[in-house]
Amino acid sequence: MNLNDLKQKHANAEKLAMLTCYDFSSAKIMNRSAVDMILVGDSAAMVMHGENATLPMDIERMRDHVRAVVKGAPDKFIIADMPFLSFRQSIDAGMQAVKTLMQAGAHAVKLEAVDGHEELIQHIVQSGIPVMGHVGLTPQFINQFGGFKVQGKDRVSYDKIRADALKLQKLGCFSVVLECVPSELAQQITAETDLITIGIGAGSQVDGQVLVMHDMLGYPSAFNPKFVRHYLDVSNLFERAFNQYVEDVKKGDFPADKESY
Ligand SMILES: Nc1nc(=O)c2c([nH]1)NC[C@@H]1CN(c3ccc(C(=O)N[C@@H](CCC(=O)O)C(=O)O)cc3)CN21
Ligand SMILES: CC(C)C(=O)C(=O)O
Ligand SMILES: [Mg+2]
Repeated sequence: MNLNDLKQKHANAEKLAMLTCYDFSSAKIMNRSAVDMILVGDSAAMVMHGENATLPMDIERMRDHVRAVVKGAPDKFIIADMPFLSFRQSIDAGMQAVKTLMQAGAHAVKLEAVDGHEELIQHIVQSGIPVMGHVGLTPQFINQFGGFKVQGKDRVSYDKIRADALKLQKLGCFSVVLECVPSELAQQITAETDLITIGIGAGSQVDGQVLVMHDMLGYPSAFNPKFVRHYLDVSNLFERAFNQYVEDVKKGDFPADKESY
């Protein structure tokens, strides 16, 4: 799967399904699935490392997650999140961060918001690298938003998000994530741009969807956003397996002769 395949599907009005992935073993399973693209998200800070926000993620940890996913999912289009402030210091520093992620094997980068990094976005695009934007609930702005709150509910914020999406198109982005915004706004952006719009908590009138893999598999989470659908209950499956193993060990049932040397 490459960018042309994705654009072809978009042109054919086929919906695109993206999931996050952060590790080698999950990536191997995802590689066998029909998932259209994989996001190595900075949500790894929360999901993999137990932080309560995405701000602690840094470029070295992102690089390691990207490498693991690239090795596990060689057939997928892989997008890497630019971590907090890695694209906010200078064009030079931003391009270093992009280089790190691309040389780790990513096929595209994603960065939050637009204001103040228009030039960097252009520079990345002109360097031959597909860029995915991200507007609405941009988690790196948690301190300004005062929490993980739906954005674009009032007129000013609605118009700002819409204008930002149009700007991302002008800057050469191929796609945009619309996170936690009213469905009407997501539908409007999808209609008035050529961007591949990927929604999360943005309704169904978009070009594709993204979910955090751990959320849809039913891993325990500190929060339970309304937009998550659970396709599996791994919490219970894991817990039952863990306890079965403990029971077998305590009874002396594990290991058996065929599991011994
Ligand atoms: N595991 C996980 N899943 C995610 O989807 C995710 C992360 N982590 N980390 C980064 C961001 C944070 N995200 C979040 C987190 C919480 C809500 C949430 O609790 N939303 C409220 C809406 C509040 C309102 O009405 O304004 C909800 O009840 O759905 C939404 C998005 C999405 N991203
Ligand atoms: C939720 C998606 C869009 C994301 O940015 C992430 O997982 O980091
Ligand atoms: Mg992210």
